[in-house]
Amino acid sequence: MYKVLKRKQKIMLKQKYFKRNGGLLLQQHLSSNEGNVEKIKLFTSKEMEKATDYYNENRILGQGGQGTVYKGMLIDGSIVAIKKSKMVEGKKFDEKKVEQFINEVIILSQINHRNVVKLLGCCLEAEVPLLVYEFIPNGTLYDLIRNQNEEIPLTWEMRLRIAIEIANALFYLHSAASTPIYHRDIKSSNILLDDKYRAKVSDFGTSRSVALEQTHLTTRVQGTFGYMDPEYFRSSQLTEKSDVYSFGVVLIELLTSQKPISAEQSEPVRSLISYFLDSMQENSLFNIIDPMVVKDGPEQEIIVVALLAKRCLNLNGKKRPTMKQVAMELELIKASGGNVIEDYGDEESEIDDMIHSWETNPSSSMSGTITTDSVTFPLNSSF
Ligand SMILES: Nc1ncnc2c1ncn2[C@@H]1O[C@H](COP(=O)(O)OP(=O)(O)OP(=O)(O)O)[C@@H](O)[C@H]1O
Repeated sequence: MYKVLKRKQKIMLKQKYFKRNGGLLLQQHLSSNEGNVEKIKLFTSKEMEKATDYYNENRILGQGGQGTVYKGMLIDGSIVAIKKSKMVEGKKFDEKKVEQFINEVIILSQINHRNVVKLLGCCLEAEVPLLVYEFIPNGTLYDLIRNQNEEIPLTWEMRLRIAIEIANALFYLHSAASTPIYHRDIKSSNILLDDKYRAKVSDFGTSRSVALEQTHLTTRVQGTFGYMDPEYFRSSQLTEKSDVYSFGVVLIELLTSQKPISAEQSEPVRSLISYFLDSMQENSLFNIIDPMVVKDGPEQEIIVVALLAKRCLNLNGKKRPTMKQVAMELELIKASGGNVIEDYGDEESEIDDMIHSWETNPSSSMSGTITTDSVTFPLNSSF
């Protein structure tokens, strides 16, 4: 009797968790064809415990705002990454996080792209919901940029290829999926790298699927400081161009190997974006480019990529290129070795100026400070 009662209690608890974790909401969405039901496997809590060795601390791959990610092995031997959502703050269960979680499942179940991380399934009967992804072994782009070593140098060729892969994934999200998907949190720490250092866009908790007729959507502003489109921040109007802006920031990171925002205590907050744009304005772009990139990459390619980044960062979203344009231009730059100046119209003279200033004084280093609208940057400082 006792055993039967215990088993019944266990089943009831799992049902309670399933409901609380948004199981019914997910079923509703998936059955109304917003996702691809067949692709999403529902794992049991036992399978998850076994896979992660009961959420062993040694298995932790990383921690973020949404929860903890564990490395796991499924019964069939496949290696996976399991994200355990952080749902309970104190004693309160966070409904918003459930929404984000279900959102990620629905969005990722519609996507099949080689540069987007694959969601294999989820588990809703555990105390907190869990997401199961393919395991991506080489960490994040953020870490790769910062922890470069001789073993895996981040060459210009790799940087350009990674930029193209991210651009292609975003172009796909914006256009090829049945309804456009805006990621809303593009940043180097959300770009994972696989065994061949191919980019995989991840973290779709805050992304939005937007019906075609809804070209402008008013939303609660989401994103990361330093990458967020200032126009979206002001207006709350979400468009595809917000992802273009954040992508522009990642391009600058790839060019300079610097963090977008560095706010160390006792120092003023520094914005890499303003510094970068000022450097371009003053024809001193090569002072801010990572010396390794300067050494390794053809200068014309670097310059046209920098010009593209500048266009992505235009304060007026309408003037930014689409991700389709960005992806195509980057492919073209790679294929032509930067000899695409004739396609750049007005910017041709700007490129000429930059090449001229670089050629006449390649090792010029600025001194003093430059002032932008709001921030003063000591030059020659490493961000
Ligand atoms: N599929 C995966 N394969 C391997 N490692 C992963 C995978 N997904 C995430 N990670 C690791 O887990 C860390 C945390 O990832 P996650 O995307 O959950 O952060 P997050 O909680 O979304 O952070 P935030 O929302 O604050 O940006 C990543 O930095 C990465 O190191």
